[in-house]
Amino acid sequence: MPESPALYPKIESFDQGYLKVSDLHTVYYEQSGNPTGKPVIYLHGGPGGGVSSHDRRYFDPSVYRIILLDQRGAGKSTPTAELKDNTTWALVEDIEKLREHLGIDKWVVFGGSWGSTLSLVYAQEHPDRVKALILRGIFMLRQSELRWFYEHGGASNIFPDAWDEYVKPIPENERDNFIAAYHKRLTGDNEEERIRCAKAWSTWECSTSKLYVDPVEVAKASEDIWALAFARIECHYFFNKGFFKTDAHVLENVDKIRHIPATIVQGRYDVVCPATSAWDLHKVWPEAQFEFMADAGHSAKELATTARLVQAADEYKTL
Ligand SMILES: CNCC(=O)c1nnc(C(C)(C)C)o1
Repeated sequence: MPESPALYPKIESFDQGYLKVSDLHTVYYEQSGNPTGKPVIYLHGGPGGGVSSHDRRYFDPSVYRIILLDQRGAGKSTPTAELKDNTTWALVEDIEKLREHLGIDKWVVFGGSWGSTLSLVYAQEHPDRVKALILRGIFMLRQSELRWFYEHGGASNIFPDAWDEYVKPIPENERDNFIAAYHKRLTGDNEEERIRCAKAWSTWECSTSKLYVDPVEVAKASEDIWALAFARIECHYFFNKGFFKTDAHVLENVDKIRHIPATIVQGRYDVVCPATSAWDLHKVWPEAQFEFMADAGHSAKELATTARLVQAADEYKTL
């Protein structure tokens, strides 16, 4: 797959660390770019997706102090794939603990997909700590969004071939609620079944995140450790409705952040987190910059999406 020319060059981190955030959880973080630069935190998707060195490249390393965080149970954070005490609200607290640990007052917050959910919720809880928001592939964890992608009748109509693989681990009599059926198996005692279901769940998402299926992305879904963390943590959050009290929690709290500079970038043909969520967010937040990328699906690695995200980060250098 061609790499976007908009990305900044590959760089190494200058600092890596582990922060104990509870009796059970320790989260991994790293810093790259300019140690005295303008802080930006990158919030990965999933939840459970983890960060990679690629995620450093949206930001000008001469200007930004780039912070990547593996959320609870994801990536290098430990315990791997742990679901106990793993909630949206715990992650928001972890981000604040990391900010204080690093001696940061305010930062730019960048997130796509679940990362957009977490970015929005963090900003709504701590608006005074957010200099700007850069959001991609809007996901607000509403039941309509979950039904679209994880139950029959939505994305299954666009990728019927990949869907037939996704349903295979689940018996016919449980196919009226895939999230519940997968949750039972992903949290069950049968290790072989856990891994088989984790790979099927993860392959479904990785096979549908770009306009042109990216074999590198799909191959990730066959890695036991990554697939277990991604599938277990995602399904745990979805089964628990994001730990929100109301279905439209994120939309209901947009007024808390309408003053914050923001850019929303949405792939027109995003099958994972369809455009309707980004449009709903735009309609209640007209102050935020908003752009549909005409030739893009869900992934931040779509060429047009990458370019627009880098442009947004460049724009916020002056803040
Ligand atoms: C609703 N979950 C989609 C999500 O947040 C996500 N993050 N990364 C991915 C891929 C690994 C499939 C690109 O999806």
